[in-house]
Amino acid sequence: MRTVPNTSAEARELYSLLREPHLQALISTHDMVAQKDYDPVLPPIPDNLPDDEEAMRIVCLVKNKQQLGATIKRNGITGEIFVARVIHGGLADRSGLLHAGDRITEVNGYSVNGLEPEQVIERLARSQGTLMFKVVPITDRPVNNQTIVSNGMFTDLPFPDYSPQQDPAIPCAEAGMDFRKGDLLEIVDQSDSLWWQAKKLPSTSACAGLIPSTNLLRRKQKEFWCTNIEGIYLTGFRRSLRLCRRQSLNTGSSQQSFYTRSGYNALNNPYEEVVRYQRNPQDKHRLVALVGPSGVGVNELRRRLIKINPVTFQGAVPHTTRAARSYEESGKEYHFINRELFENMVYNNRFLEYGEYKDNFYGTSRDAVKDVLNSGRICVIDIEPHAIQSVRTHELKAYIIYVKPPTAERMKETRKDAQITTNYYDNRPFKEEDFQEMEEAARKMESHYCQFFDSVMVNDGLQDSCVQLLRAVRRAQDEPQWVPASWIRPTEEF
Ligand SMILES: Nc1ncnc2c1ncn2[C@@H]1O[C@H](COP(=O)(O)OP(=O)(O)OP(=O)(O)O)[C@@H](O)[C@H]1O
Repeated sequence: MRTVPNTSAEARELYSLLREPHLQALISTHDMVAQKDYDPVLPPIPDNLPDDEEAMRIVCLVKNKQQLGATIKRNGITGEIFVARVIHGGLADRSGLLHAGDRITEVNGYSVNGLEPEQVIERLARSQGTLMFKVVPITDRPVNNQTIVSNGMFTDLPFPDYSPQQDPAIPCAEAGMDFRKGDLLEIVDQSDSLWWQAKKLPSTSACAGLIPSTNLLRRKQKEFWCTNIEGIYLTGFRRSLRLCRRQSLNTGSSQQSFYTRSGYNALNNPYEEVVRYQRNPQDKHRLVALVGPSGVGVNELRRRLIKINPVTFQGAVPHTTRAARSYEESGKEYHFINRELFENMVYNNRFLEYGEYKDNFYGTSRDAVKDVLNSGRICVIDIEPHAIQSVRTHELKAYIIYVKPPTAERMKETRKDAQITTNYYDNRPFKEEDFQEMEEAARKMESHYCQFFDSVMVNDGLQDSCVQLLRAVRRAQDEPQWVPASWIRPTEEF
């Protein structure tokens, strides 16, 4: 090139590209491999090898400050050391040279025969730079020992988080991954019945971590429930239904007065498989359900949203057995029905939630929600958290918005002129203890139900909250969201 006069711009560019250090390194690596000019130099294979001689593999890995990404185990009888598992995306996995079941005979030239796994690990941890393994490869390695679940999994732990450091059962705490209830995980390996490998989404790390499998979590959950049996009780429900819940609490009534359809049990579903779903513009809208502690403002926000655009947004007309007042019209404020019909609807599972207050039943029916959705509008309801499962269905595809209280100081400022709904005839201004109660209720609600919240908003200033709510409702209808995989390929219809 240098000797050619008047070279073209392209040729000059090519010349400078070829001089880039990365390209130079690539070319030189190519030459080295072509000339087999690399370490370690293996002795020639003797001609007179017996037929049953084991094939060995020499594996060289450059550690570069990262973990090996594999765990080992010792055969209790023979004392041989094996690779127990290879962590997806870790150093060993990316090399493609070490596999679960490979027998390790030497590490960095030293035999591991008779060593305890801890001693082998210590040896590995001590060595800097290159790690050299002599392994007898597993003969019948499964062609694909990784079950790739491309969908995400929502975690629904009964305890707030999982920490491998706190779990005495995990085979290797360093290989474990901590996660919280509600985290979105990509499960990359389910080949082991007890320990899966997963990455948190959105994933920043190439390397997966060990998490307990569904089976193992169920076992842990059972233990957890057994030792934490005392009541997990949430306060905070919407006006009429909330009032009936409050009444049953105050009177200490043993008779349950608030119900939802859900037979859901977190014990059965510690992980929930989820997929990306975007509503087709021709499809019905997704139901929007607001949840929040009593007094936080879910009804106020819902009212304002519907007032902004009543053509688009609408609430579901509830059912009641109470007598209509002179100015009330059935199908407007309530569907007024008799007790027998109400009980029949309960029996036929027609209510998303219902309750009894002052000898009358109140409830929100599935059909009332469907009526709004069928009319092409967006149905916006508020529910108590126990009812979340009854709206998380293939049919309603509810988008759950959690309305969170701001700090007590901000509540004091913003709720100066507001009135809290009470059991008594009159509502009254908020008191200090109302804010504390709300904070406590919010804390409990979040710790038990956060995995179901598609969106969280803080109801601080009303105007700002309405804007936030509008945005969330739009996102629910127009943007891709994670939803339970069962909505997309439903297995059972209710
Ligand atoms: N961001 C806000 N700023 C000021 N006042 C608010 C705000 N949000 C709600 N409020 C007021 O707080 C009071 C309680 O709100 P709302 O009735 O909506 O509570 P709720 O969450 O529905 O609880 P409940 O079901 O127990 O009535 C109302 O007077 C409402 O106007």
